Amino acid sequence: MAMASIHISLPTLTPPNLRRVNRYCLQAPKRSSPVVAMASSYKEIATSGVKVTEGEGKLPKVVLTGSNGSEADVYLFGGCITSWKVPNGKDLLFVRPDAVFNGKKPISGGVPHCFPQFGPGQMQQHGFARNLDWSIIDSENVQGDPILTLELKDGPYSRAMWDFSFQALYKITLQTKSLSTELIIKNTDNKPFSFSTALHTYFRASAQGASVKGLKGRKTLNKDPDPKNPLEGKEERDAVTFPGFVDCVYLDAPNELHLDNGLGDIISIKNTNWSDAVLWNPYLTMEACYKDFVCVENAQIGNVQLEPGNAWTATQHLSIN
Ligand SMILES: O=P(O)(O)OC[C@H]1O[C@@H](O)[C@H](O)[C@@H](O)[C@@H]1O
Repeated sequence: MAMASIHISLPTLTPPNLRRVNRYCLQAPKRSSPVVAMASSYKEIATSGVKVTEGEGKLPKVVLTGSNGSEADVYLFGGCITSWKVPNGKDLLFVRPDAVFNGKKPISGGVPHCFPQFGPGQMQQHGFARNLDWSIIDSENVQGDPILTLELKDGPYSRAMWDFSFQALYKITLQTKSLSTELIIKNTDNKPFSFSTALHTYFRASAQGASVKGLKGRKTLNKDPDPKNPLEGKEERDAVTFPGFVDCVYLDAPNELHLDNGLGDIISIKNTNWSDAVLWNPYLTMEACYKDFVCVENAQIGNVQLEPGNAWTATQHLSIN
């Protein structure tokens, strides 16, 4: 059995905020390893509000619990946040009913990563980051708000399709009414590389009643009807709705969008450095669930060029009032 490598330093308590910090490295077990056998190791992670448990398909899942009743689930497989519950108990994210938790196929729902390629291209659709086990490298609790940092590095699986050394750091902060992430991509190679990326966020919604504000006047690349030849255009609507199949890239999108999920919530989607946005709803191509979600994705569609030693950082801040 492949054992996890865990380096744990004692928690540091810093009055008056009792800021508690754990620094450790927990490698997710190899996919063939029995996850149950790792459970005792998970218990050793002792940051308040951060607990590693066994999730669906026995995959390791980190549960973040805020002191005011918010909660988030994060699967190490794919570094995928699958649930974000606000204090009233509503889960604002959506996982498709056809999602599999087998450590092989990407988890279809929540906030999957698309990296180092958005969409189709030289490698598999949306790249490999959603198909790999991320590692926990840090956790903190700051005044009741749990913070988790995951890491993904190159390995044989990624090298086979993208032959570069990289480090991705993904810091997730849960607050009472918000869920924030910071993604840092660092070129740890001795040659430049380029990538595109996205956070493919699935929001629980009534697709019929949902709309997104903030995109008026932006350039569009509409993948409907032909994804291979996206139509260039300009968004004319104040509120973009989902009356049928939607698959549209918005170039140079603003730093804040507002999603009305049609279920009584207005979700603010703020970002820094995610240059573009994508709206997606599969309509009848996913008859079983298209009515229940919309994807609003912060994306970087054009390639980012990174020189050795350089890093690219982007943040997403989801919040409700
Ligand atoms: O089914 P996947 O690989 O998760 O992708 C879903 C969709 O993801 C969206 O981001 C793309 O714009 C769509 O073209 C794509 O169909």
